[in-house]
Amino acid sequence: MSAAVRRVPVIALTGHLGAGKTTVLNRLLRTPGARLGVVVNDFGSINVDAGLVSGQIDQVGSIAGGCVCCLEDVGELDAAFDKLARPELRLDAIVVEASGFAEPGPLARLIHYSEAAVRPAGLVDVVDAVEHFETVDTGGHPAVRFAVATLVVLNKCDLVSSERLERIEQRIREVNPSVQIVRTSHGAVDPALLLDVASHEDPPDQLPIGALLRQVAEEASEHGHEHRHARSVSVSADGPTDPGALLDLLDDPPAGAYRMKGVVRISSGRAMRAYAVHVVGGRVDVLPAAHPTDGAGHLVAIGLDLDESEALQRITAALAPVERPDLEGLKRWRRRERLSR
Ligand SMILES: Nc1nc2c(ncn2[C@@H]2O[C@H](COP(=O)(O)OP(=O)(O)OP(=O)(O)O)[C@@H](O)[C@H]2O)c(=O)[nH]1
Repeated sequence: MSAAVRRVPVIALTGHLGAGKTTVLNRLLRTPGARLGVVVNDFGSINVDAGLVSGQIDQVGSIAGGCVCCLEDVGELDAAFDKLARPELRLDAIVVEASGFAEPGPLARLIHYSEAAVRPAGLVDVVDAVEHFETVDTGGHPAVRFAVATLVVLNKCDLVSSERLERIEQRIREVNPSVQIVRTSHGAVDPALLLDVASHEDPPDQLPIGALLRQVAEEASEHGHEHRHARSVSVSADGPTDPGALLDLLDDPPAGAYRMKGVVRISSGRAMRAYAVHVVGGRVDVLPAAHPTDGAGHLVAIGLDLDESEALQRITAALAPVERPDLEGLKRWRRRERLSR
């Protein structure tokens, strides 16, 4: 590629399932004046995250149905980059939101070796402060993923004690003593922190490519880059959903469903509203959706040990369309909406 070709900076956004990647991305997308492209990678067959991304996006690409870091070659990612790196789009940066199972190291390598007119511009890892010690750092060595991060966003600080935050930071620094860590609630990271990294033509210490790729190679030889693959079940709705039946499901998810997410439509009898629904670990959030959904909605369940047949049967039953919602269910739904704010 000739030196005259402008390479568009690519920021990789990683983090365990439900850590807050889409929340961080949506904040970033509200940055006034920034021209951003987004590549969304979702695990389930329905790209829920593309529907949950809101704000000013100049272009979007998506890779659904698998983990971006496990792509056989860079072809699919390159195709998305090619679309976004067209000079006439004049994008300031492209953000790749990885699926919750993507390994940061292999993803960084894919971006580095991309043949599209892009350049790596940082790896931002979002940490779920609530679930960290149950999911990413379960004892023994601290998670190697932090070695390749250029910025760690320690999210959900509103839900945990400062002692816990300090303990998490300490563990991260064991593998990456110099990494910048920002504490956030609801993904409220200063966009300048992310975009500054991207604005340097050749980020000096921000992304030490040599060290990073060595690290990735070591990681691959140690673990064969064989992270366990999750199972997922995606179900589309055919009409408005019964809020009571759905809450029963979200409060008692199918066996092995660590994460559930989607968009549903709820009718109050007079009006129809779209809601984003989330389950992460044991926590349930229902909030008005930023965009009305295409069709009547959908719900995805994801988990390493998901019982797919139970999930399919129970989600299908919970999404069975109703003409009029049960009033008690609607009251419970509104209460939950207030608690989720
Ligand atoms: N209380 C609280 N909730 C948060 C915070 N950040 C995100 N959430 C909620 O956590 C849930 C998951 O957030 P997302 O941004 O969708 O997480 P994600 O990492 O994109 O999820 P996946 O793409 O499925 O891995 C949603 O219900 C968010 O509203 C936070 O700082 N505090």
